[in-house]
Amino acid sequence: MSDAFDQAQRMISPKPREEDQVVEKSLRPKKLAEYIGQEKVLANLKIAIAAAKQRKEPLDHTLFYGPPGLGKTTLSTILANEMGVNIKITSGPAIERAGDLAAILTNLKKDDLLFIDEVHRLNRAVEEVMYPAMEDFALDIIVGKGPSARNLRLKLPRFTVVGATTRLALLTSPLRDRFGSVHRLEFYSLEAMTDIVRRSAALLKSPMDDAGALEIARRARGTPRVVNRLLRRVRDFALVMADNHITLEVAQAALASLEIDDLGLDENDRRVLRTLIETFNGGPVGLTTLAAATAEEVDAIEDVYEPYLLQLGFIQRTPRGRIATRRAYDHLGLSFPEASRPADTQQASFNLEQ
Ligand SMILES: Nc1ncnc2c1ncn2[C@@H]1O[C@H](COP(=O)(O)OP(=O)(O)OP(=O)(O)O)[C@@H](O)[C@H]1O
Repeated sequence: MSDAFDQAQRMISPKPREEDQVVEKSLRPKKLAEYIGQEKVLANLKIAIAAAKQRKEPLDHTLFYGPPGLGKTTLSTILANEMGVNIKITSGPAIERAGDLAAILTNLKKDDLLFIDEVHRLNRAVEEVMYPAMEDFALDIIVGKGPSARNLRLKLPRFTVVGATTRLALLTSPLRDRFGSVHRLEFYSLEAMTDIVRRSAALLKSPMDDAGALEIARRARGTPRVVNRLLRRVRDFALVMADNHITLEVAQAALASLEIDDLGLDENDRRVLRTLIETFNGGPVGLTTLAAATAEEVDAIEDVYEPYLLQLGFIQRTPRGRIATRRAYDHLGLSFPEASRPADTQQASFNLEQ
């Protein structure tokens, strides 16, 4: 059996686990200068910050999207730090009623930054309150009932909404249109991941050589949250088994004991791939059918497994469903059926918005 709870237990899951929280805080970069990778996003943010400061105005409403664990929350706190403003952190599902949002908005001070994680999960009634708040810095409330009901408009201080989502496509277009600047976060390059794990090891005062850093970075799925988690495991292993020093051999042994393979796939990823190949002849198969056959939730397949498997070029999305590519067969040591669907597997495409 596998469900949302199991997902969080996976060593290489990009979703946050309880144990991550304390350490993540201490490892979180606080200024743009400390932030590694995502160069394109950073360049645009630097300009936005400089322009807002020169105009003495709050930042434009900003939206970050991309797979979990890539730094959306981190970037939002950095924006607040760079602008020298307060940040209030909440999430789409936490704001249940229009009144909850009204309470948050009326407590904001001028220039504050309101970070809304999982912004695609705001409900309709709450979204309706967001529109005038974001556009006109106004809160429309209805007082009274029936024929005597009146619309009252309260002025709000100017503030910035920073939204984060793993699913851009689920955002309604009126809400999406109200974000002046929209940034897509990509999986990190191996080089950036190596720098991140080096930085984290230095902060945790864990001696580590270059080969050890590279090995951990290679298996962390281009995701800072995962690299920091793997580092903590390897660090424990080094302390108990190897004089506290993280070398290539120590990293390899620790990661092998966690059953994380060379590319950062664990047994669950391999099971999803094997099901696609063995039960469905490599596809195409619909997402819901694949989820049912693997006893996973559709959300878990879409948010957790698929982005990285697409990135590796192991699966491909086609209008008829998901298919396994030759690379996936090779990685699992299975022989690729040459004749059946040669055209489908030439190149994998990766598009979060589909
Ligand atoms: N560029 C970076 N350099 C160094 N560490 C980073 C970087 N980006 C993220 N991290 C680390 O990864 C952890 C996870 O990042 P963060 O919480 O910002 O991800 P997220 O995209 O908001 O995830 P979620 O959407 O699941 O909340 C952070 O605590 C931080 O330590």
